[in-house]
Amino acid sequence: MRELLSRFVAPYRVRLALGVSAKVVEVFFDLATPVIVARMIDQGVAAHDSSVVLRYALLLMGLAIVGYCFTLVCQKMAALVAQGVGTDLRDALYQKAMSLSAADVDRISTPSLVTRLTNDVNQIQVAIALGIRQLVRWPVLAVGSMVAALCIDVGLGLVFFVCIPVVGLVFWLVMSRSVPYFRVMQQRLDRVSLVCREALSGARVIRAFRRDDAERKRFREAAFAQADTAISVGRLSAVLNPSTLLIMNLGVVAILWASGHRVFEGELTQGQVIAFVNYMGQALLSVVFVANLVVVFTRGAASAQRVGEVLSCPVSLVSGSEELDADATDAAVPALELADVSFWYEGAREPAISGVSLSLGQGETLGIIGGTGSGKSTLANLVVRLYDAGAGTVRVFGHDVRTLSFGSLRRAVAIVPQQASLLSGTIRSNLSWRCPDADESALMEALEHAQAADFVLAKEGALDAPVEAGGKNFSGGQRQRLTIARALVGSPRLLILDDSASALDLATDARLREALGSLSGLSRIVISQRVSSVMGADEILVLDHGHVAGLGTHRELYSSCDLYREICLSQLSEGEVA
Ligand SMILES: Nc1ncnc2c1ncn2[C@@H]1O[C@H](COP(=O)(O)OP(=O)(O)OP(=O)(O)O)[C@@H](O)[C@H]1O
Repeated sequence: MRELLSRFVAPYRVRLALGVSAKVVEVFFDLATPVIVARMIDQGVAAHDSSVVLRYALLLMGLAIVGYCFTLVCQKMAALVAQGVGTDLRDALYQKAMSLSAADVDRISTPSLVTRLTNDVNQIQVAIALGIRQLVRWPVLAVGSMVAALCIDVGLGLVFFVCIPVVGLVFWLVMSRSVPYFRVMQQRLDRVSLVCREALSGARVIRAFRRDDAERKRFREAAFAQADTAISVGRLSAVLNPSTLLIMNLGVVAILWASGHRVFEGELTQGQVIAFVNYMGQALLSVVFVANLVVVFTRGAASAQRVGEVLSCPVSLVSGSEELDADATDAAVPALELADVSFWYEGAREPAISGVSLSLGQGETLGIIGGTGSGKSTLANLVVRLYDAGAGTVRVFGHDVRTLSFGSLRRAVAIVPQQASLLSGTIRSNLSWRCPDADESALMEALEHAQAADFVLAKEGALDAPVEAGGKNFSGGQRQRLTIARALVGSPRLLILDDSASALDLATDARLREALGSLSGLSRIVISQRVSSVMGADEILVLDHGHVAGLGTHRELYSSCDLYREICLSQLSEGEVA
């Protein structure tokens, strides 16, 4: 927390100091007001001297105007510092989130990252703004009021020494019970965010499966759990203000009761009693505001801790330093080699991949087939280093992937993930991810190979046709072809298609395979549930619960691997298989 503040608040220290100084000046004006009012009463009102009353009234007005100017300076500085720190924090969090590995994101969870970027940073901003505007004000006002009151009369000051510990006790009782709730509240907000995100992104499927009511119930449960915690905190905090006001009013009664006869005997003036009551009010109200500030700061501290967790989270995947020039690699070096590779997801009992070894020559095609959850995508993710293998070595073009810079690894190896992901923009902006300088002919060539040129050219604006968020203005098959074209831009040497033609009809799928096969020097890994998509591959890996169930050509596997034969016969006739 301290580290977070010193890193993000330090650049704004001049504005922070200006804001706090302006607030200190404003507080001194506030402290002077009861003394001036007392003098106005004693020297002007009591003596029926209207010129004295007017003089003090003008002085009070002058103080109010100058105080207002200092307030404005303070408010402006508070806003600038809070917004500046908030923006810097969000930027740093976003950069960090982008550098996290898939395993890190799995651990923190995407909805939690979103809540930390939004709600937690907001809480920190509120704490900073209020800190500048009020953290100095209320303690200085409380202490200043006490000192000023004691200067008027030490005996009456005893009332302070009784009231303040009582307020402190109430405050401690409330805070010690409500603070543990703040972290729980943020965690429950993460849950609301998770449920909301899942339901909104899967809205169509939810409707199609008539899960609307179940999802509504799930959202309501998450929202009510969060609201219940917030209400519990609110209930506790609600005790603070009335209790303090009650104690304050009892204190005022005690002052009036104790000072009445002393005014009558001339030991105290009416103005002094009024000033004393004002100071008493100011001091105790300050304690209430300090209490409210503690609530805001406790929330801010819980949020700062959550933000700090992400910022200090060690990135589990670090780019290597070697540069890979796949074009200059000896043709005899395999495009991909896996040596006894295993991988476990965090917290999983069984490995998702276990002891996989294989070698894929340059220009060859490896098919990967297996049931759902057999580890096909996990294996693909290890090749592009979205995760690091837990055991064994993954080599591309002769290099251990851990030694390669992310840039050169991903220039040489392109992956088309299972879920076609497009961002809002244009077709051109989506195609240029791997190669921002790619010219129109390179983009069109990639579209031709991906069997996407026809529908892109049919769109108004062609390459500059708009793509809506998530690519929702394209069909599933069109989205898949666009993501394949994106991977082809920049001429990768190893292309991984992770079930990325599943929405294509068989004829388009066959044309796509033929087009990709014509790209000389391109090695391919084709992951599919369809036998027809992999049976022509130079080698096929059959995965079963992360283990190698078979590795060989279609013919070899059909005669030697029971699982492969079973998959083949479940999709094709014996004649087609042969
Ligand atoms: N992020 C993750 N965290 C924990 N476990 C995971 C994660 N991703 C996948 N798994 C688990 O790892 C195993 C392999 O999953 P993987 O996605 O690689 O299978 P797959 O063969 O590609 O499946 P499918 O054909 O359905 O896409 C499964 O048991 C899955 O539950």
